[in-house]
Amino acid sequence: MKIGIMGGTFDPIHLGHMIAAESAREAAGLDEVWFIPTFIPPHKQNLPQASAEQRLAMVQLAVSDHPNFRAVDYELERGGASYTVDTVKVLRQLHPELSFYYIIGADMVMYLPKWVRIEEIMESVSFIGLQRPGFEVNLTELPAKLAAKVQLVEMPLIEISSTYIREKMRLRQSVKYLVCEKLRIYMEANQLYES
Ligand SMILES: Nc1ncnc2c1ncn2[C@@H]1O[C@H](COP(=O)(O)OP(=O)(O)OP(=O)(O)O)[C@@H](O)[C@H]1O
Ligand SMILES: O=C(O)c1ccc[n+]([C@@H]2O[C@H](COP(=O)([O-])O)[C@@H](O)[C@H]2O)c1
Repeated sequence: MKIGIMGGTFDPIHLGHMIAAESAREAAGLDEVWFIPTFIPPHKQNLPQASAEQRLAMVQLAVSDHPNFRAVDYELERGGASYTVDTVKVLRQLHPELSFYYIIGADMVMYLPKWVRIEEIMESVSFIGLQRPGFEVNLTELPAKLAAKVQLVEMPLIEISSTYIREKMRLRQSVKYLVCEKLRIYMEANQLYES
C-alpha cells in the first residue's frame, strides 16, 4: 500500500492542506493519506498558538469527511521537536510493509536539504511536492540524488496559510470557506486565535 504523509503544524489545518493532500492522493495513486501534526515544529521561530490537543482535534475534524484520510498522533505522543527522521524511523518499524510518500508544499521542497539527516530520510521515503503561491520550485537547484526522489504534482494555487487564518480570527473576520465548516465551529466555540 502507498501511504502519503502530510506533516504540519496545522495551527490550524486549512483548505490549502486538504487540497494539497487530495491532489497528491489522486496524482500519485495513494491508498491513504495520514496527517501527522508536529509537537514542536523543527524550523519555526514561534511555538504553535493552539495546544497539541486542539491541533489534533482540528485535524481529526478536517479528515472525518474523507474515507482515505487519517489523523495520526505519533509526533504528539513522542513530544519534543518533531524531526522527520525520527518519525520515518517509527513509520518503518511499525509498518515495514507500507511505502511512504511525504507530501510537502513548494516552500518545503526547496528547504529539504536543511532537514536534519535528510540523507537517511530519503533512503526510506519519497516526496510529493505541491505548488504554493509565492514559492518557486526548481528541482535542478537540489542535489541530484534528492531531486530524483521528488515528484511534483499540480494543484490549484491556494493562497491560504495558517497565519492568514489566525489573523482573520484575531480580527473577528469570517473564515468561512477557508477551513472546513466543522473546524470553523470548533474554533469559534473554543475562542481560538482571538488574541
Ligand atoms: N496553501 C498551501 N498550498 C500548498 N501547500 C501548503 C499550503 N499551506 C500549507 N502547505 C504545506 O503544508 C505543510 C504544513 O504546513 P503548515 O502546517 O506549516 O501550514 P502553513 O499554512 O504554512 O502555516 P503558517 O502560516 O503558520 O506558517 C507544509 O509542507 C506546507 O508547505
Ligand atoms: O526534520 C526536519 O529537519 C524538518 C524541518 C522542517 C520541516 N519538517 C517537517 O515538514 C512538515 C511541515 O513543516 P511545517 O513546520 O511547515 O508545518 C512537518 O512534518 C515538519 O516536521 C521537518
